[in-house]
Amino acid sequence: MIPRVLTVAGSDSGGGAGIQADLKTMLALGVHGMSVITAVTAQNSLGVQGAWELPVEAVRAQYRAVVDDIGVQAVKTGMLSSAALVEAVAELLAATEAPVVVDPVGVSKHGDPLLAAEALDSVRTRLLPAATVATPNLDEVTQLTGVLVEDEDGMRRAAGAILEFGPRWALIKGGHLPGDPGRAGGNQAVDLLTDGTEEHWLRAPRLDNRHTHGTGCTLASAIASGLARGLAVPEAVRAAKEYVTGAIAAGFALGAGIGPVDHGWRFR
Ligand SMILES: Nc1ncnc2c1ncn2[C@@H]1O[C@H](COP(=O)(O)OP(=O)(O)OP(=O)(O)O)[C@@H](O)[C@H]1O
Ligand SMILES: Cc1ncc(COP(=O)(O)O)c(N)n1
Repeated sequence: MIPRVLTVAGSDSGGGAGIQADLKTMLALGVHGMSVITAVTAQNSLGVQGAWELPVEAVRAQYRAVVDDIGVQAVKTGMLSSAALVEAVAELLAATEAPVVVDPVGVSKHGDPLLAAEALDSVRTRLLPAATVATPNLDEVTQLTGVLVEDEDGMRRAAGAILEFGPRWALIKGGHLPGDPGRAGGNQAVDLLTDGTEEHWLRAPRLDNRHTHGTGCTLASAIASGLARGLAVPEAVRAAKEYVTGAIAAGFALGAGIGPVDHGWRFR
């Protein structure tokens, strides 16, 4: 049977990030994608013009509808908007046996808030403990742990601090590390995956493409797709990194601002 993967995230009307990025990634990676929509955003290449949260009841009902009938081999979470939604989703996830990828989305690439500040504590104490893999970027690491990351040693400290909240694995995304060849990371986009025992450094060439809308959503959904296919976490993350690197390389202009990564690059 085709592996089934569920994304619990916000809708991006521009189609580059959020639910839309997740479902496109899942299609590209050969799994059946399903969605629980937490919020609707009016969004394009220039930013987020508006966001409307769904009632907790609507989120719970979508989740139950999918899990009770169809079943899931992996779940991915993205924009959760409020403390009430974080808590409700964390409670649902605590009861699933499927692997869970938590992308603790805080702000959009344009700096628009996608999570209320008062929800951070629920992310730390309720959501992260339910994660098989947590995938914070460097800004999210600082918000969640207070650790400021400037080099690869900082990424190691950040991973340790994230693991203390209880996820099985932490994937620290170094996409926002300065790309100056003189600095740690240099002209590479470096991520660190660790469970506190094993350490896997994932390196790819840092691509000079400004059309990177949706990188984080795409990476997390690709990891969930690999896990649903039965890959172990390090293999799923390695395959996902390869997929997102290709998608960034093929990212294209759309609208007047930052265009999306190309989820369909392998078909072209
Ligand atoms: N310029 C780049 N070239 C190659 N890889 C990149 C580049 N920028 C980011 N990446 C990679 O993309 C993945 C997502 O990382 P990033 O730090 O951009 O996540 P994010 O900030 O959560 O994404 P988003 O901005 O969509 O929320 C990581 O594997 C990272 O290394
Ligand atoms: C609904 C939604 N979810 C997630 C993101 C983060 O993606 P990015 O950082 O690329 O803007 C987003 N912009 N919108």
